[in-house]
Amino acid sequence: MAATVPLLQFVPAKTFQTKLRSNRLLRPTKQRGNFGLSMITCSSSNGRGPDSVDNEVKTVEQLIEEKRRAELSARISSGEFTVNKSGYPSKLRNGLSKLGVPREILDVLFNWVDTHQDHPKIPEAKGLMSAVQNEAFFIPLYELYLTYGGIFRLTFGPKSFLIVSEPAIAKHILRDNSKAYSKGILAEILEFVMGKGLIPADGEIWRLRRRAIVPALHLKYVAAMINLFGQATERLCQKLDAAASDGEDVEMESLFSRLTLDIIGKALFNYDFDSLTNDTGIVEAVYTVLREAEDRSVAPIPVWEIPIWKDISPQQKKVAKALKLINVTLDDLIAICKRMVDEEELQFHEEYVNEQDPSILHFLLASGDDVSSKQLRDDLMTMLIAGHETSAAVLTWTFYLLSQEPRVMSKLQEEVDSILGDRIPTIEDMKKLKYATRVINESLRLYPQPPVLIRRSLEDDRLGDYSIKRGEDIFICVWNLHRSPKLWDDADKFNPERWPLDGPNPNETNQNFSYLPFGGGPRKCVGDMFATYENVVALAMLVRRFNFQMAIGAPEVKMTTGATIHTTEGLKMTVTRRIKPPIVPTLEMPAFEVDTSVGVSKGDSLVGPKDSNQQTRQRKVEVCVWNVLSVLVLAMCVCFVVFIVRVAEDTSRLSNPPDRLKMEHAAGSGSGSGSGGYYYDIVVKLYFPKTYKSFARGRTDWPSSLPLYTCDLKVPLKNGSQSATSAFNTTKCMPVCQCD
Ligand code: HEM
Repeated sequence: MAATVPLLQFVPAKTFQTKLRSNRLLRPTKQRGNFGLSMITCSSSNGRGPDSVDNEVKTVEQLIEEKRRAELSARISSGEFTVNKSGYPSKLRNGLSKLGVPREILDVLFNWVDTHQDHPKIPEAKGLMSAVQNEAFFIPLYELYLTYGGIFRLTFGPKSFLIVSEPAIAKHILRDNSKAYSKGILAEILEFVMGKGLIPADGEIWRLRRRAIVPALHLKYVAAMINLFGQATERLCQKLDAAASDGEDVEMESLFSRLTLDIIGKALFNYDFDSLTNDTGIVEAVYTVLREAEDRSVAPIPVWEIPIWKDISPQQKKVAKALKLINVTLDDLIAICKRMVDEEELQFHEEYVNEQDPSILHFLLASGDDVSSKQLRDDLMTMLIAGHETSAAVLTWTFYLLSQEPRVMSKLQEEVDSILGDRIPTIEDMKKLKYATRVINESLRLYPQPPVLIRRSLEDDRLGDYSIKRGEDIFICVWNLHRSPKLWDDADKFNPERWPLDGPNPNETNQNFSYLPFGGGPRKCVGDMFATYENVVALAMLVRRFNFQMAIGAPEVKMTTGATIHTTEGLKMTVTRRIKPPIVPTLEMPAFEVDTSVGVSKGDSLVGPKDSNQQTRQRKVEVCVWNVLSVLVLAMCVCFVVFIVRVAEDTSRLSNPPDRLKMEHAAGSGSGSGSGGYYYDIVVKLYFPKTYKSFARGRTDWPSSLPLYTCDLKVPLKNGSQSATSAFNTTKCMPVCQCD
């Protein structure tokens, strides 16, 4: 069943755009000619250089932003959005008062009404189209949250939504009383593509499928995926390399979308979409379906529900065709995989991974999942969408944020250079790339994907001080939680340092539900670890090779929302190859800290629990290896310098040839092979006396009493010294000589 009231119906499609201007980081990328070109790797300011102009632009933007906020606050306080809480009883009281009913009687009467409202009323705001126009829908929700607090009701005509931005209430809905909530509107909208897949499914179906799917994403599987992430990113690097050579700007959002599609295709069902080079057939079908899902989630009228429309609308026909192609392809992949499973000898066990095909589909089939079931296809389709869009959005916004913060970028590049060098990352590197992980953590805080979590109450419940009825549609506004000035210092600032490097990986549990990048409770994302590693690998490999900056004349970066936060016109960047400083191994002793973080759950295991003795031993070995390597590198450097000096000496010798060559041997008596049987097409090799010393090649027919030096080069002589060698073929040969 499709949605009767489509998701976010109150906002017309295509109006969720907003300029990112609520603060310095959210400010739009201006078209500022050369001034916009602040390189990510370095920044310097000098008097009225680009930085000072940049600061002025920022100040103007801040002023505009403050003015806009002030205007909106004034409108909120004037009651423009506020539903009169007194409602009908209040009007009645006013009316009776005007009719002359004494105040004492009214008090008694209406106090009785009030006391029979045994709970306070949820603050209520009414939706106004003009308030949300040209905005991503969560921006006005944020403004309303600042006014109405952690829970309020937003009413649009006959429809109302509860907007939750309070950690304790989010925890209650997502974790403590999760059974009392379903996916509501979300399930209705996504039904056409995900069916009863894991995201929209509720109740028993969800319980069974979650139990089947979660084990497939075990640690060994994720470790096997790291290499896949690296290979796919390498393909993207090659593409960027070509763009860097041609001096072409690149649209990073679509490239990230392709990268993550390629990754999830292989990871889920061992299928190579190769979308970085190929844009037809199945890739186009997947994009058609994804776009439709996004469009439906913001459409004002559920046109796809109208029976005749479904058959005549070109768009709906295109979607149906795309879905058919995807389903046929999935059926083929399932059949191929099933054959592999039937033929293999491998016994199924907890951490089962088939090395040729480590995909989730392979795991599920080997575990005995029903091949013919629509459920299997629904789950694969669900994970395809869940794992693709989200990661692409995270990478897009991470690179946007980095382009605004050169300091963070250089720190990140430093870490990646020292840990990875030129290698493809491994699972061990994931624990070491701590700053890169913090960059992703922080990017997910500022741009949560998705920005709201949707639920519907299945029974009456109590949220904080308020009672709610069954059937309430609820938006848990992760955007508000993640940017709340009450919960975060400098909430809008992109500051990966807010997460200590030696602390645990931030998640909903250790942040007490003020940070929900992957949701929380039983419906928490199953792909959290997969996604974090995927993003860290891609980030590390890209910043290691390239510098990224906003392209000159790039369109402003504005937000628009579907399931995740997109840009309205892409993220156009100029990519240049990095000239890396030489990697100097550090001899610094790493601090021997005892890792007090114990037992982190599967999703938190980026900094896994460690045995501290083992860790100490490992660090000692590492330091030792670094020391040996340093000595070797130093020795090699010295040898190299000596070599260069010697070559320089020899080169100068060659460019200043001697006037005269002193013959050392009477080899000149030979004149051709017929004279004394000596071959003279042999050339003396003393041109580089320092570097080659006496390189000699013996000839079998050369008398051993006469030393012979050979080489392939010729000495350029001045002043007819060649006469001294006239007995030889001087174009090719030279007798033994000394150059001084
Ligand atoms: C950075 C990338 C990702 C982000 C930010 C993300 C975020 C989320 C969030 C917030 C939820 C909870 C939704 C809710 O409570 O309504 C979720 C659920 C889910 N995610 Fe992810 N996800 C990501 C990547 C992935 C990947 C790679 C996969 C699959 C391999 C995946 C599969 C799922 C599934 C199946 C669910 C539904 C779980 C359930 O309802 O039991 N996600 N994700």
